[in-house]
Amino acid sequence: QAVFPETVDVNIRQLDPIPAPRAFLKEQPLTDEMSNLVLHSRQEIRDVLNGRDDRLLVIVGPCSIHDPKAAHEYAEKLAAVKRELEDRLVIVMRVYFEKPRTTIGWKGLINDPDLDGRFNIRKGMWLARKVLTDVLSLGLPAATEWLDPITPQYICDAISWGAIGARNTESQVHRELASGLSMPVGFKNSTDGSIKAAADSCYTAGFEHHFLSINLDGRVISAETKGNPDCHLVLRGSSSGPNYDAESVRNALEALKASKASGPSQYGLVIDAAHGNCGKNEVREAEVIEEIAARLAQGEQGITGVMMESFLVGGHQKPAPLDQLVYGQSVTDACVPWDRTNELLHTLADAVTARRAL
Ligand SMILES: C[C@H](OP(=O)(O)O)C(=O)O
Ligand SMILES: [Mn+2]
Repeated sequence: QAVFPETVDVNIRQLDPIPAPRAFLKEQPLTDEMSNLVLHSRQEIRDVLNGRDDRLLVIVGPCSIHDPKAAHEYAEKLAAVKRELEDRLVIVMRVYFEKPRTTIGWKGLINDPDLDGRFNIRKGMWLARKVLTDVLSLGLPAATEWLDPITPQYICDAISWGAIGARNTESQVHRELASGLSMPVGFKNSTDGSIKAAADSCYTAGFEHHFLSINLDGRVISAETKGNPDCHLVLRGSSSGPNYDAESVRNALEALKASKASGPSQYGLVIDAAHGNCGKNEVREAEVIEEIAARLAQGEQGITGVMMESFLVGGHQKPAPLDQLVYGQSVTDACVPWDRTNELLHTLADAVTARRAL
C-alpha cells in the first residue's frame, strides 16, 4: 500500500541514485600491489601505536583534497621522502575527502568535487577512488577522516589509518563505525578540549556492535562488528588552546587508563600539530613539530605519532572552482609549505635517531 506522502520527504527536494559500492570498486579496483601496501602499512601502524616498532608514525598532507593533480604532485614528493626516511618514520599521507564544518561551508571533494555548489556526489566518489589509487600507485599509504557512515564502503579498501574528527568524537554512530573498520582509528579530542569523550570512544569502539548500514551491493544490512583493537587518542588542541605539552600528554594517558581503553591507548597517543595546537597558523604548526621533535629526542614516552597539515604551497584560500584558485594551496585549514615540511620530516627522523641513542 502507498506510503503516506504527506508525512515523508517534507524537507526533501531531490533523491539521486548513486551506484552501489561494488560498481565503484570494479571500475577502479586496487591492484594486488596496492592491496599489499595497504595491508602492510596497516600492520606497521599497529606496531608503532602498540609500542612494538620504535619508529614514529607521521600522518602528513593537506587538510583537504580539492585538486587531484596537485594531490598527485604532492604525493610524488612525499613518497620519495617516505622511502628515504622509512627506517625511522612510518609516513602516511593525509587524503581527506570529507570536511566536518563548524557550521556551513565546502564539505570536501566527495560532497562537491567541482567546488561549484552542484554537489555532484557521484563524480566526487569516483574522484576519491582515483586520488587514492594514484597515491597508492606511488607506494604511499593513505589516511582519511571518516565522517559519513556510508562512505567507508566505497573507499575503505584503500585506507591504512582513519580519524574520527573532533566534532564527531563522542558520536555513537562513529564509535560503531570505528568498531568495524579494518584499520587503526584515531579519535580526536573534542573541540572544547574534552579528553574523556575520545577516551570513552577508544574503549567503546573496542567492543562488538550491531547497527544499520549498507553492503557492497547497496542493500541495507544489519552490521555485526568484532570491535577494533587499534583505536587511539589524537590530541588536536581546543578552542581554549593547545594540548600538545608534556603535562597534557601525561594527563591524557591517565584519562585513557581511567577509561579502560586498551591497545594503543595503554602505550601512547598521536599529537596533531595543526588545528587547536597551532591556532590554524602554519608557521606556528611548524614550530610545534620542532618542539615535539626535541622532546622525542630527549626520550619523552607516550607520543607514538604526529599529524601535520601540509601542502605544496603554504597558507590557505577560500574554496572556488579550480581555475580561480592558487594551484597547490589548501582551500580549508592553512598548511605548512612543502619545503618546510620536508625539513620537519628530517627533523622528526633525526629525533628518532637521537631517541634510539639514549
Ligand atoms: C577537521 C579535522 O580536524 P579536527 O577539527 O576534527 O581536529 C582535520 O582536518 O584533521
Ligand atoms: Mn584541518
